Parts: sequence; C-alpha cells; structure tokens
Amino acid sequence: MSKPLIVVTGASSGIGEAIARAFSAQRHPLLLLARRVERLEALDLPETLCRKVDVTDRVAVLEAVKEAEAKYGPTDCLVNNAGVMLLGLVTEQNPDEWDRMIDVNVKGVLNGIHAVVKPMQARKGGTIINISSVAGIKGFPNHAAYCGTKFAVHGLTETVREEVADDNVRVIVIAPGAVETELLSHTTSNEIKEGYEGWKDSIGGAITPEDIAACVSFSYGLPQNVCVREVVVAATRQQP
Ligand SMILES: NC(=O)C1=CN([C@@H]2O[C@H](COP(=O)(O)OP(=O)(O)OC[C@H]3O[C@@H](n4cnc5c(N)ncnc54)[C@H](OP(=O)(O)O)[C@@H]3O)[C@@H](O)[C@H]2O)C=CC1
Ligand SMILES: O=CCS(=O)(=O)O
Repeated sequence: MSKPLIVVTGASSGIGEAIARAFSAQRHPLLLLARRVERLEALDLPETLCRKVDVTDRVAVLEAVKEAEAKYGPTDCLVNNAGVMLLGLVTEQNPDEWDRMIDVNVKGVLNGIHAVVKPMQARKGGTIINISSVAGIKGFPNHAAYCGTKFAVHGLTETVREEVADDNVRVIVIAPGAVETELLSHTTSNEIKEGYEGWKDSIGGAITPEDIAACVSFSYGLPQNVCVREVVVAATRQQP
C-alpha cells in the first residue's frame, strides 16, 4: 500500500530540504512549498508536487494542499518548517524585519495548521510538526523579535496540541539549536553575522539539517497514539 502524503514548508534549503529528502527516501509522496520553486524542483524527488507558495498567503497554502490531496490523498503529516531569522538589536533593527518574522514564523505556521487540521480531526489522525528553536525557550542576544516569534510557536503548538488531542491528532514542536544552513545569511548586520559565526566555531560547529530531519522522522515514525510533544536538540557543546 502506498504511503500517505507529507507536506513540508520551506523545503527549498536547509532543514526543510533535508526533511523532504528523508521522507522521500521512506517513499512518502510529498507536497513541497517555498518561494524558490526552482530549488524544490531541482531536488527531483519522485511523487512530489512542488509549488511556489509564500506561507504568509493563507489561500495559496490551502489551495496547494487541496491540489496535492487530490493527487496523493489526505495529508498525514505537515511539517511547518518555513522561517526567517533576522537578527538585530531591538533599538536598531528596522521594524519591517519584525513584521516579516511575525508574518512568516507565526502566521505562516498558523496558515499551515489551518490548511490541514480540521480534516485530520475528522479522520481521527494526523501529525503536525512545527519547527521552532531553542530561541523559543530562552532569550539570546540580538534575537528579541526572532525569540518572540519562536516563543509564539511553542505557545501555539502546546495550545493546538490540547485542542486536537482528543481527535487523535499529534502536534509536535521541534526546537533546534544552531544548525548549519542559510538561515543567518538574511540578517543585515555583518557585525552580528560575524559574531554568530564566531560563536558557532567556539562550540565546535553547528549540527546538520540531517540531524533535525532524523528527529522529525523519529517523532513521526512512532505509533499514532504516542506523541513526542517537544524535542530540544543542539550541538553537545552548545551551552545557551
Ligand atoms: N539554522 C538554524 O540554526 C535553526 C533553524 N531553525 C528553524 O528552522 C527552520 C528552517 O530554517 P533553516 O533551514 O535553518 O534555514 P534556510 O534559510 O535554509 O531555510 C528557510 C526555508 O524557509 C523558506 N521560507 C522563508 N520564507 C518563506 C515564505 N515567506 N514562504 C515560504 N517559504 C519561506 C525558505 O524558502 P524560500 O526562500 O525559497 O521561500 C527556505 O526553504 C526555520 O523555521 C528556522 O527558524 C530553528 C533553530 C535553528
Ligand atoms: O534558531 C536559531 C538558532 S539559535 O540562534 O537560537 O541558536
């Protein structure tokens, strides 16, 4: 019997790409979403629909999910991974960057949940995995707005988990520490970027996107009646 559909947002690089590759290797059909659709298509994964969707566009997310479900059947797992990290001192950062992080990291996650959760409740099964951060658990320098968005992901995950638990739907938050990806590259301050790179070196380097994909696969792969509520995972030498 063919395996069920998995939806991954932000699959065009880093952690999302690694998650897509891992689930494809397990023979799941996939819906991959991101703005750089050419990078999704370049993955060249079998039974995979790639759509250019900005997760802040609630209607576009829903329509892409409906299109994939018409082809591959109901979504059994959504990985809400798309995110941006624009570091800056709250007194110096352009507030437009706060808006962008709130829109993508918080509303984007809610938009993904909106697209799949009611049918999962009706089917009495399904899994939603939200990629947060250790910055969703504690503060870090230059992370005020980013931390705010990731604390929000933890808060909404815990609440939605309780709201849908009785319908046998799992809602999981995975909170990585530093992972080697393109994430930092969008921060505008070179000084902050250099400081962050120096910090990563001082802890012996970040962990890999594949490490996070392994946590996602493990959490999803447990029986439906077992919910790993939260995974916090970082390099062994990372202290904060
Ligand atoms: N790297 C790290 O150290 C850590 C990362 N995380 C989290 O992991 C997640 C993935 O980040 P990571 O892989 O590191 O970084 P990358 O920058 O490599 O990946 C980010 C992904 O998000 C997508 N994305 C960004 N904005 C949008 C949008 N508006 N609509 C759709 N997709 C979007 C990007 O695709 P595109 O640009 O093509 O739209 C890309 O695929 C994020 O939520 C991040 O906060 C958490 C902890 C640590
Ligand atoms: O989410 C990003 C990782 S860190 O900057 O909080 O370590």
